[in-house]
Amino acid sequence: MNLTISCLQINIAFGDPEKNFKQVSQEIEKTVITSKPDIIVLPELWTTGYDLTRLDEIADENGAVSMKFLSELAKKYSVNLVGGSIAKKVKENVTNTMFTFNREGHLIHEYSKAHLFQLMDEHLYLKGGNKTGLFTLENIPSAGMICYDIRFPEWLRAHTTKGAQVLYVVAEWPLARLYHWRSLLIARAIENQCYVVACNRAGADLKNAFAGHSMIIDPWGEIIAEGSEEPETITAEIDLNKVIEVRKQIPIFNDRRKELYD
Ligand SMILES: NC(=O)CCC(=O)C(=O)O
Repeated sequence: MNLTISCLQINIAFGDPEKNFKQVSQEIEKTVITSKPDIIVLPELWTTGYDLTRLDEIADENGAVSMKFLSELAKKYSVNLVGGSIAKKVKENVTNTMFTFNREGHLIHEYSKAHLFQLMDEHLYLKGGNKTGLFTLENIPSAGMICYDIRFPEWLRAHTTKGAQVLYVVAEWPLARLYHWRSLLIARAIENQCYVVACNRAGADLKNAFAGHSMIIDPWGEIIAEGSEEPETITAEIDLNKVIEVRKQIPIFNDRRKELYD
């Protein structure tokens, strides 16, 4: 089975959800017309950016506005949306949460970032999630991960041992650690023998310049699409047979010695 996937590597207006909703709506429309993807992926915290001190004001109450927005666009354009992540407010807590919608506009999964990134103050303002990233999209077992999560190979492995063949990573990864971003994503694809579809943001806020370099990587670890540092959309076709072929060629999932690991 083949699927065409686009990552919207946008610049995000700091603390300005209205502007970001408008931009994302325009970019989705443009991408549907030009690339006709089956799946569109957005970056991390795309409604607010890292304006964490103002989350009380700008986080989305129960995620309601973002969910309605994503659901309507998915249905309108008959496209699956891995909706990046948004700051979701539930009572006194805010989570960094990804919503995935299918072509009919139905919410099929919600995942909140499990590992909070202290270097960008997430632990001071956000609550970590503790639920699985696993979901099935277009009949393909898949999983969602958010940025810093990729530094925890055991977390991604917990999803591929349960069947995930595509890992969607949404991010606001700084340029200062571009080498880590590229290396970790390639390693995660090779060691899990799966597709990695990683959507990062471009641009800068007051504290960080962001790396761009969204990537789509095949189960052999080869990069089949990669962005520059600038805002742009990358698109590639993935072939799910390749996951099966690579896993047959080097059967790491059968060769694991679980009894040796903690
Ligand atoms: N938004 C993030 O989680 C950034 C993670 C990051 O920059 C890292 O080096 O890890």
